[in-house]
Amino acid sequence: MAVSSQEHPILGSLNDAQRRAVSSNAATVAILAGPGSGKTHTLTSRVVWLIDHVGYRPEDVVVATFTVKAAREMKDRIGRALGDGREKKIVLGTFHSIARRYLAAYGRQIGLAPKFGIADDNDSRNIINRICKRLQLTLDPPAARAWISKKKAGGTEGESKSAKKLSVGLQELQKCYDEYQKQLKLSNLLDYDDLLVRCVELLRKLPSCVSNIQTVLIDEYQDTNGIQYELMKLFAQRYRRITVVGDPDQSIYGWRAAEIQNLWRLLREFPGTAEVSLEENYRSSQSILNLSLAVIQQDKNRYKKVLKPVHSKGTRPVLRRLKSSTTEADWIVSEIRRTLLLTGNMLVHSDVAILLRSAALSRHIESALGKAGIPYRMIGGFKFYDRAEIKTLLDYLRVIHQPENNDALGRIMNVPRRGIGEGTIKNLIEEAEQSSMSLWTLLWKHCRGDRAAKTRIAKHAEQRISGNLLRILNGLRKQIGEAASDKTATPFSLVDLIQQLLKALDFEKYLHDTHPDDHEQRWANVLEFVNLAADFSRELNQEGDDPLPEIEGVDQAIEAEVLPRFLANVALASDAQTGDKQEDKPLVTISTIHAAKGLEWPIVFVPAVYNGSIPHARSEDSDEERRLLYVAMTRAQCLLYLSCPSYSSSSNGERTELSSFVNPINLAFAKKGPCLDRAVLEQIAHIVRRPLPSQKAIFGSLPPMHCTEDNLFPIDPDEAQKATNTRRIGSGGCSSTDASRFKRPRLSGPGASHELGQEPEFQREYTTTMEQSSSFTFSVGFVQSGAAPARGTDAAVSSTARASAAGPSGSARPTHMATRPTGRPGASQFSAQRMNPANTVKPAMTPELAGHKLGLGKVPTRPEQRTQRTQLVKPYAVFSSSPQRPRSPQESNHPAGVEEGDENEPPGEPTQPAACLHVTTCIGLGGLGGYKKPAGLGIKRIEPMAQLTKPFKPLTMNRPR
Ligand SMILES: Nc1ncnc2c1ncn2[C@@H]1O[C@H](COP(=O)(O)OP(=O)(O)OP(=O)(O)O)[C@@H](O)[C@H]1O
Repeated sequence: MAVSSQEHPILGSLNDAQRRAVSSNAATVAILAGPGSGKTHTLTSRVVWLIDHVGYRPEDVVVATFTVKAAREMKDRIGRALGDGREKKIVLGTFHSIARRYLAAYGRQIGLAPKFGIADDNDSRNIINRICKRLQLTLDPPAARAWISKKKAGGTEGESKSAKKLSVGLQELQKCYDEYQKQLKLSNLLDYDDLLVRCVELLRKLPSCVSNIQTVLIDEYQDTNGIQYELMKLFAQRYRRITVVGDPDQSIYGWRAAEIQNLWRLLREFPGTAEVSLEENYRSSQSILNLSLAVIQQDKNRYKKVLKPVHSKGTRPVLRRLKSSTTEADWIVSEIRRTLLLTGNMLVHSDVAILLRSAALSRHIESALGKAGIPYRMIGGFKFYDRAEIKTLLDYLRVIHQPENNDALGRIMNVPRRGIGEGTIKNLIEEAEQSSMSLWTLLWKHCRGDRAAKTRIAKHAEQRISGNLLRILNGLRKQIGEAASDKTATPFSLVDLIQQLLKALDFEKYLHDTHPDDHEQRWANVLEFVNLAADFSRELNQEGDDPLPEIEGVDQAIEAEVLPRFLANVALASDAQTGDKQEDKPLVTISTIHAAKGLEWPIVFVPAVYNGSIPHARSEDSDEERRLLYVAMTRAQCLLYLSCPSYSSSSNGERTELSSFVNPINLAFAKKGPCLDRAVLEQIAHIVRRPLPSQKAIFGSLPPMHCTEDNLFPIDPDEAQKATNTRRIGSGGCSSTDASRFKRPRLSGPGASHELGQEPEFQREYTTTMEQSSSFTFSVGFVQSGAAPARGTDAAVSSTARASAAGPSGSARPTHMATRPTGRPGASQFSAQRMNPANTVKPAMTPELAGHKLGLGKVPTRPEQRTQRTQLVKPYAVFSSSPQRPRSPQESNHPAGVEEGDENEPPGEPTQPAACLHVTTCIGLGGLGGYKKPAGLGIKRIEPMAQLTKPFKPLTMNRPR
């Protein structure tokens, strides 16, 4: 029976099923439901209910999330609901961070040396590479590493099974595993998997340390692996109270040994489990949900669930075809700017996410966003802590904390340069590992003149090691030690430590000398790192996790030092964006799909939906790849865009094939971005629960001439390309009609050669106006033929960017040209090229032709005025001062502007007022319903770009009076 919201305010925001789950008295509760159904919301509410209503002490509640970001968000939400700071006492975090806390507190009980460090991916990789070499194993090091990780992550119950499966090479793998563990131990390191494995060992050996735990709650349960399942059970070993939320359709961590079977295992091992399903999707519009379901339902073996949208239909998701990855990135930028402008800042940059199958795909997108001046942040890709200068500082700190860390010490031995070659460093590490001593000890031996050491180090290098490296490290270690033991001395803070280190290394000068081009940026990163350390220390003092509760009779080590906690925080912050302290600025998010799990955004782009990218070429599990796409699509609330470049961004620029998950349903997508008319905006406002700005506010803030439609790029890039080639053949005096035999004239200057997948760039002696029709005035918007003042528009940004890439003066080109549909791919490049004096390009229009008038066909009349002026409260046709007919309910069963049904169905009439207030009536291209089509275009709707490729009569216009 559902409990009423009067019993606790937290129940007020829940539906019946959610309420049942939150207030369930069952010891074990499993909430299995689809995306956006409020699983996390329900879990958070249950935590509040259990603490505030049932009366569990917060320190007796364990909540495990899958990412650091999710943990933070959950803590915030619980904190807001509890309202009195009790959330700080909850043992809440990722499995890894919770395990680390227990190991830091009780690890001694299982023989763990105090001050253990965490081996990050880099450390593990290096150690395994060396082992394979040293022991002359025939193993592929990455494969060996994956095997070792899987073996640990599978949990103790999976061990015998995996051993049986792998007979070939098993001995070598086992040897590698043993040696790897030995080296980690020597360096006093635990890798990520060890944190979990050792914590399981601890909780088995010392159950009393979790004897206080009343209940355990797990988010994203479908992605738990064997060892995490064991941990969950061990944390809950006393009272066996567990709540899990998950969705098998979102299981995307199979490669990390996540086991979907954990769901059935839980139901089997905890027979009284109450199962609750949540069936309403609160996140996405109906169209987004329907298409996402159409993707996941291709998997016939999935666990079927009901998922009903609560929101209205919304606009159809878009599947956009672009010529190349560069164009794809430019289109994304232009679409972001278009949508944000046309929603009148109801949506901001932080409402946009670009979700990538792999971080490597971000290159073009980052570059396009950067050039357009759109601020962004990366999640799950190249992170602040991965920057070279920051890694170096972190390695110094790691060695100061823990000198046995061979890899960290190896990496800083010659940074800044001390005249030690890479080979020597390798040999030293090798020698240390072989003789089971740390590199630190070996270096001291060297410097003390112990000639038993095998590896020779040049005298001058040896002097620098002892006089500089070891002296600095030792000096700082001593200072920390003294400050810790002498309570009366001035405390030696983390920031003091870093600042002294920077001074001792003369780090600014080092950056200046070694990175003359970007040393300022790097130094800024360093300063940011110092700020970060200051923030961390401050937060730790003010609101850091409280220590684990004291358990009678069990000794707990209290972690007083800031440095190891800071280092652990960095090592475990794999998915949280730290460092770029722009959290409060609205930033576009670029994220891997994996790291986007559990999150949502009003606007989501999923680029590169082609075979090889998604499904990924190296993935062995196509179902998991499909689930990944499903996860990506279901992050979107209002607008979803998938895109596919014709050529991949790889170095060989292969021709792509639309993703096999999307291909069967590709007709259900719109081919270009939606028309953002009032009705669409109302739906968006409703979904995101924000006030909708007035028409006046929206269009008052639009830059003049701003393009209100997604028509700056061809709908069919291949068609556009063919047409371009044909036109070139026709006008270039080539006798053959075989396009394949057409040779593109080489561009002069750098970048002259044309790569596959790049926008075509070509020049010729001169072009006629119609050949450069895209820069002529027939399309959307009125443009003078002379240079217009530069205006910040979408395409202008991208083309300006290209222009500036072409030469320093490129950015000086008038941007107006790019505000119109380009007419064919690469038009913006033409413009950029033309305006760049560095290029010896002839003008697009010869002076003789400048005065040429287009032959006039039948002059199209103004669109018929179909409604009385008095009725015109707001709608105007796009870029036209002519009024247009508002849609009557009889005419349309769905909101105006919402594209649906047949692809050939003309979209609804746009209802924005004119963005530019001149009197000209321009002829809109295809898609602007209500206009008379120019002669020659036929009755059937032709996409704007396709129009340009068909033979047609010149378009005409009413000139301004
Ligand atoms: N009962 C409700 N009424 C209104 N909105 C709700 C309700 N429950 C959840 N929501 C909203 O739905 C959205 C999705 O919720 P949540 O993130 O908890 O879903 P989820 O099931 O965890 O999604 P996913 O599995 O994709 O991570 C959030 O914006 C949340 O505020």
